[in-house]
Amino acid sequence: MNDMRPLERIVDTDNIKISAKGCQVYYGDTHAIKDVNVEIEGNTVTAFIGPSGCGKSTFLRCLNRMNDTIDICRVEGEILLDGENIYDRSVDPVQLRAKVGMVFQKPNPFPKSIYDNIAYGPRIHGLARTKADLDVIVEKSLRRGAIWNEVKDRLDKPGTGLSGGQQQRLCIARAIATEPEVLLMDEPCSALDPIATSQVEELIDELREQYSVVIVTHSMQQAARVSQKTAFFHLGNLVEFGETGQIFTKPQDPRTESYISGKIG
Ligand SMILES: Nc1ncnc2c1ncn2[C@@H]1O[C@H](COP(=O)(O)OP(=O)(O)OP(=O)(O)O)[C@@H](O)[C@H]1O
Repeated sequence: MNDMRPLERIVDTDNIKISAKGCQVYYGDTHAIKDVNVEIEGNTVTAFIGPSGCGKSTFLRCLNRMNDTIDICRVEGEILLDGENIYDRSVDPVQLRAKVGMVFQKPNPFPKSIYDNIAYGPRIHGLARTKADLDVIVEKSLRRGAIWNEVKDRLDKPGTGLSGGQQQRLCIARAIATEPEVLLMDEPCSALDPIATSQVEELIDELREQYSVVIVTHSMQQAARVSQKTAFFHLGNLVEFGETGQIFTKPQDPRTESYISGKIG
């Protein structure tokens, strides 16, 4: 169903980072994403909300071609990053995922040292010529991930030995290390306690200065706290997209209203 307000009235058209045009996703016969059109702005946190199974994670994974890794998944339409279709044959998905990084629900540090967790991406993408260059990248990424002070004296210790909240900030720092332009976060706080959650939320707010952040969340409070734009999905449709404050206080669509007020989902 494509009954949304025209996009140009609700997005800053000079600041579009990602633009989805007629995006459809199928898992075999299941039509999981139905003709989604949306524009994601730079230096903005965009929240994807909606009831379980509505397609939030599926659509998020379209934005860096993570769905390519699922055999039965088929994506149609265009996803433009800075105007270029990321589904074009000439695009290398590995390079793309360095530009459009991802943080998952469960912190998933590599079974390596804290240092090597961060250094891995820059090494494979050839971002550091010398060990000194790599040291700089590791420190900068851990600082941006708001975890440097906690780990600077134990960079050679395993990343898996950190607390859950620290592991998630390590994973965010790892995603940042390849100098991405967009960070995708799929329920990044769902495995974290309230203190770690608020640390990650503060970090998301800081990251917005440099990146475009897209976050899938089940928590409407979290969407309201961290995002400037919100997209509400229902049964594979993008039902409503707009300023977060407007979506939560004056939703235009009765389905959004029902979800916000707890009647569905
Ligand atoms: N790997 C898969 N294989 C087959 N179907 C899938 C797969 N992943 C998702 N789906 C289906 O696609 C639809 C959308 O799922 P998706 O996980 O994107 O929803 P979601 O909104 O992120 O849900 P949740 O909030 O529960 O994580 C659902 O019907 C789901 O069953």
